[in-house]
Amino acid sequence: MSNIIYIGYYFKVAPLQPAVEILIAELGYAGFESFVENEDGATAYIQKEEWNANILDDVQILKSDEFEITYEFNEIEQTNWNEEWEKNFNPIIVDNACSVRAPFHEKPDTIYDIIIEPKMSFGTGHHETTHMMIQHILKTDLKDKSVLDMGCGTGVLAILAEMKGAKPLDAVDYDNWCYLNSLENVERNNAEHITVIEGDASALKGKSYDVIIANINRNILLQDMATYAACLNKNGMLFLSGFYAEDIPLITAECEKHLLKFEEKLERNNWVSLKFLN
Ligand SMILES: C[S@@+](CC[C@H](N)C(=O)[O-])C[C@H]1O[C@@H](n2cnc3c(N)ncnc32)[C@H](O)[C@@H]1O
Repeated sequence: MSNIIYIGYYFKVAPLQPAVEILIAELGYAGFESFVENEDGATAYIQKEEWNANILDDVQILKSDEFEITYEFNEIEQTNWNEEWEKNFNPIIVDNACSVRAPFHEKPDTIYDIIIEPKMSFGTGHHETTHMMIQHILKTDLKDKSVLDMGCGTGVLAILAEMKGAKPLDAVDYDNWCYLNSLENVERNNAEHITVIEGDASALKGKSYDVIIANINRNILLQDMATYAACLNKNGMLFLSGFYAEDIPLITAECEKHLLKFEEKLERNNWVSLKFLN
């Protein structure tokens, strides 16, 4: 690793959701480049040369009365950088079949072993929604199926889909950092059939897929459902996550509007992941 020095911020957030997600989004805009969620809040990192003493001034959620957010920060010595990640990022194993881990972790005994450079919170498999999407993919026959991973984050779901035989695949994210990180992870895992695209639903014009995977959030899914439905081949499958159990009626109604039929639900800690068929 090069000689980059980082500042680490350790946030405690109560109540945790949705505050921690809003906090991470705002920190991203403020210039922080990587995040790890934990049970008390989140840790966020910024390169020292990007940092200034007023870096949190525009992070509005810190001024909110609805949440209590406290933090400490310190400079992370270059030599401790990997150690910091090792403390924060434990490998995960889903259904004894798929592991998501960092390059410095020991190789577990799983059929699908995905290596992710752990630079951000989403797409390390720790979040309930990623975990459930991995479960859906593990159960699905993807041999030679064309796949879209919409809101790909680290690219973890597209990488697993390719390991399960899918091709060709598009992995799309509107965030430049996620785009670059997905490119890196696609290469790291020797995935050969994934095209990583920086963009949103407008990048899907004229495209069609057998399977669409979209772990984003309720509002974006509702907004872009018509586009997903238009891109989904006959007998295609749509896997959705990024919302809570109470959002199921809204999401299902929007899918049914586009003639998609509900097939299966997974739920973890009030987060859900739904499967629909075309
Ligand atoms: C919840 S994360 C999911 C990451 C990964 N797919 C996973 O399952 O762990 C959602 C991702 O969607 C991206 N995203 C949000 N809105 C988007 C949009 N309108 N178009 C494309 N990507 C979007 C975010 O940048 C983020 O990386």
